Amino acid sequence: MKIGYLGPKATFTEAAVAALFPSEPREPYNTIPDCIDAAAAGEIKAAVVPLENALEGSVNLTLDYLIHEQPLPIIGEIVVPIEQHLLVHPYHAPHWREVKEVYSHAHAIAQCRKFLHTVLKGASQVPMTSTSAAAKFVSEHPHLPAAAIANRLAANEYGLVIVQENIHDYDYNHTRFIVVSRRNEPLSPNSPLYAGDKTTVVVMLPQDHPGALHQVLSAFAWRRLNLTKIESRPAKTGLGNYFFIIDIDAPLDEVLIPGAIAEIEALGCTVQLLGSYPYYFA
Ligand SMILES: O=C(O)C(=O)C[C@]1(C(=O)O)C=C[C@@H](O)C=C1
Repeated sequence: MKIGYLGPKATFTEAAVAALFPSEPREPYNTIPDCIDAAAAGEIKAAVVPLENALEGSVNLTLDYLIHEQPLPIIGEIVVPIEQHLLVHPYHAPHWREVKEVYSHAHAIAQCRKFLHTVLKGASQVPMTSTSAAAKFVSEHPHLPAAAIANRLAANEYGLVIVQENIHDYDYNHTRFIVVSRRNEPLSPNSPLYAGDKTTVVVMLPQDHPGALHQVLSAFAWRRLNLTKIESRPAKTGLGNYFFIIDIDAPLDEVLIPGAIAEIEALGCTVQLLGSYPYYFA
């Protein structure tokens, strides 16, 4: 069975799949929900989708879809370096500074704000489902004065010219991708890219409980469980109601994490385990 990814060909997500599953067949999907749905239906072995970028933060669509629509377990994570380039059809290469439209994934546009504000000031910014969808669109519309923000793979795949390299605003640009599957079997740590293990939980606080978040955090703190991320997302049940997504820098053991979860549940919180899985660096 195949590994599904946010496509079309030559997205950063495909680069993540190539690093983690070099010899497995791949299947592109147009959107993150399509890809996660295919994994939930068992059409593919696993889905790889973006979760968080170092410059722009979480990919809310992925988080929300996993929490509210398709609660599939996370079985692995890979962090991939991200280099954004400006791509145009070869016809526009000599006068690329005159492009009037820039197409890309919203996260990629956000990673290049300073470049767009200074070098392509006034050009409209058009969000697409992925960076390679933008590159494909630009290659299919040579008459448009348009550019795409995407990677080198996309330039090669769609016959575009890179006119400016590394246009992301800050050097440290990485994206975390997660692997989700309906079979809750974490990937093997037996890989040269393996860097450690993590556990992700989603906590819903009880209403009107002063200090609840403080108590949740202290359940981890006194057990010396290191947290690498805490993020709130709307519970979508009313203003002021949030989920907290918490990454613990440890594998699920038999004592510490179950103990912390039991303590948090005793406060009246709901806890959902999203997965305990190895992470890798490409
Ligand atoms: O559009 C792509 O190429 C993707 O793989 C998606 C995505 C994202 O959602 O953050 C992945 C990496 C980059 O941060 C920009 C876009």
